[in-house]
Amino acid sequence: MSCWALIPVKAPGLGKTRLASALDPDEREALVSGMLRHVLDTVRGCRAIRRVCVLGPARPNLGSGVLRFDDPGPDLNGALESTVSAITAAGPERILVLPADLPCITAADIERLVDLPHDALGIAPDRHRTGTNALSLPLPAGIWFPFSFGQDSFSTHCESAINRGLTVETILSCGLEKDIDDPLDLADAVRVLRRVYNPAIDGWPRPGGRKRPG
Ligand SMILES: Nc1nc2c(ncn2[C@@H]2O[C@H](COP(=O)(O)OP(=O)(O)OP(=O)(O)O)[C@@H](O)[C@H]2O)c(=O)[nH]1
Ligand SMILES: O=C(O)[C@H](O)COP(=O)(O)O
Repeated sequence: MSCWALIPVKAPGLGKTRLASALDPDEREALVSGMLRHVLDTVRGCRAIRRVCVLGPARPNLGSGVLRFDDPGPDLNGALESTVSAITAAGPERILVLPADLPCITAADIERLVDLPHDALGIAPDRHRTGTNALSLPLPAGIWFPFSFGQDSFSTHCESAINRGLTVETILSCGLEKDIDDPLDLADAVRVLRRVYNPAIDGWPRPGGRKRPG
């Protein structure tokens, strides 16, 4: 089985705007790049992943062997559709779409997403069971899959898969359900990032989840 991974990430400085009440811009970018690094390291450590791709503008420290696709717009869903279509031409049998904000993702999570029947779409919901934190698409059946990241995307992605004759495998996992959207989610990121990547964020979360004064 030849499986690729595709990780969308916004340009440096533009991500995680919903955390603006808790983190300064430099702290938000440190968090975004630290979480991206964790996802990249985890995916790169999996033998099942043949190729690691990032979708988005250039950013430092992607590491060797990462194939970057420029963001064709007009939004995340459109960009994913075009990029998955381009990747399908290279012949992988499956592609994982993984947001860059999964600080608790593990190699075992990746293996569960890869190790699926050939006609199955794998999907991991977020902690609220409404959003989508990972998709595993069989190719070429999944080409031009109508990505619907945004409001209530979990049920929409499941319906789209069924409409295309795919079976749906829902993957519930502590590592996949914890994306970082709001200040209340930050505790999940701090546990990993404080230990491994960013000594600068040792003070997180600050009391009350507020920005530093001044
Ligand atoms: N390349 C690309 N990546 C995107 C785009 N929109 C979102 N992403 C990435 O998709 C993943 C999930 O998006 P969100 O959870 O909304 O993260 P975010 O957009 O940084 O957060 P907010 O600004 O708070 O909405 C993150 O890794 C984002 O960087 C886009 O238009 N293009
Ligand atoms: O289902 C979704 O679209 C994802 O969870 C993205 O939503 P978020 O931006 O709230 O993470």
